[in-house]
Amino acid sequence: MREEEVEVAIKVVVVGNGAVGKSSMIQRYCKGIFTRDYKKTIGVDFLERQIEVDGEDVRLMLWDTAGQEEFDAITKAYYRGAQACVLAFSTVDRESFEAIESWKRKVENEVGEIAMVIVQNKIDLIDDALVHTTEAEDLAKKLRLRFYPTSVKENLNVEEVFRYLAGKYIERLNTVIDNETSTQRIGEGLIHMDSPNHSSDKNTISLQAAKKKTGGKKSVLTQRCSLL
Ligand SMILES: Nc1nc2c(ncn2[C@@H]2O[C@H](COP(=O)(O)OP(=O)(O)OP(=O)(O)O)[C@@H](O)[C@H]2O)c(=O)[nH]1
Repeated sequence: MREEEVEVAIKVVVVGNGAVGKSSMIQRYCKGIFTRDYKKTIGVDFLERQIEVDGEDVRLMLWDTAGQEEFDAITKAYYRGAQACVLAFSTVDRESFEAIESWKRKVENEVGEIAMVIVQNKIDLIDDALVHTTEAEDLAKKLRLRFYPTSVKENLNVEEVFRYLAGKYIERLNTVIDNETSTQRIGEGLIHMDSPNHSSDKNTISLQAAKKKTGGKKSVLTQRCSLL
C-alpha cells in the first residue's frame, strides 16, 4: 500500500453511567436512528462512520461501553488504544453528572491524556432537569474540556461532538508530525559533521537546508496514532 492511501482512524470511547444515552448516541450518529427502548449494554459494542475533516478522510470507530459498574473490569480493557473520549451524563440523572470526574479518571488511568468532551444528553428533558447547564459548564471549565448539551432524541449537537473530537485529534497529530519533521531536519544537518568534505574541522557543524515538506495529503497509520 502506498503511504498516501493510509487513512486516519480514530478510536473513540463513549463512557458514562448507565442509561445516559451512550448507545443511543452512537446509533444516532452511525445509523441515523433513535429508539425509545432501553437495552442495557453488556460489555462493549462498536460502530463506525467515515467523515471528512480538513480534507482528510477520517474513520471514527465508536466504542460503546457499559455504564453499569458491574462491567467495569471488561470495559476498562477496551479503553486501551483510544484516542478520544466522550464523557456523557443525563440532564435528568444527577448521579450521572457527579460521576463524570470518576469516568475521566478511569479512562485516563488506562490511556493517559486524550481528546475529551463532556456531553449533557437528554437536553430535551430540560423542564425536568436535575442538573443545570451552568453547573456542567463550570465543571467543563474546571477540567478544561469542551462542553456540549445534546439531545440524541431530537438529533441536537450529536454531529458536532464527534466532529470536534476528530478535529482535535488531527490537530494533535499534526503537531506531532511537525515536531518529528523538525527533529529530522536537525538530524540531516548533523550528517555534515562526519562527511569526508568536512572532516578537517571537526568543531564545525554545517547545517544543510532541510527538504521542503510535500504539499500532498498527510497520511497517518492507526498504529502510530495510538502512541499519542
Ligand atoms: N428523552 C431522551 N431520551 C433519550 C435520549 N437519549 C437516549 N434516550 C433514552 O434513554 C434510554 C437509555 O439510553 P441508552 O442509549 O440505552 O443508554 P446507555 O447509556 O447506553 O445505557 P447502558 O448501556 O446501560 O450503559 C433509552 O430509553 C433511550 O431511548 C435523549 O436525548 N432524550
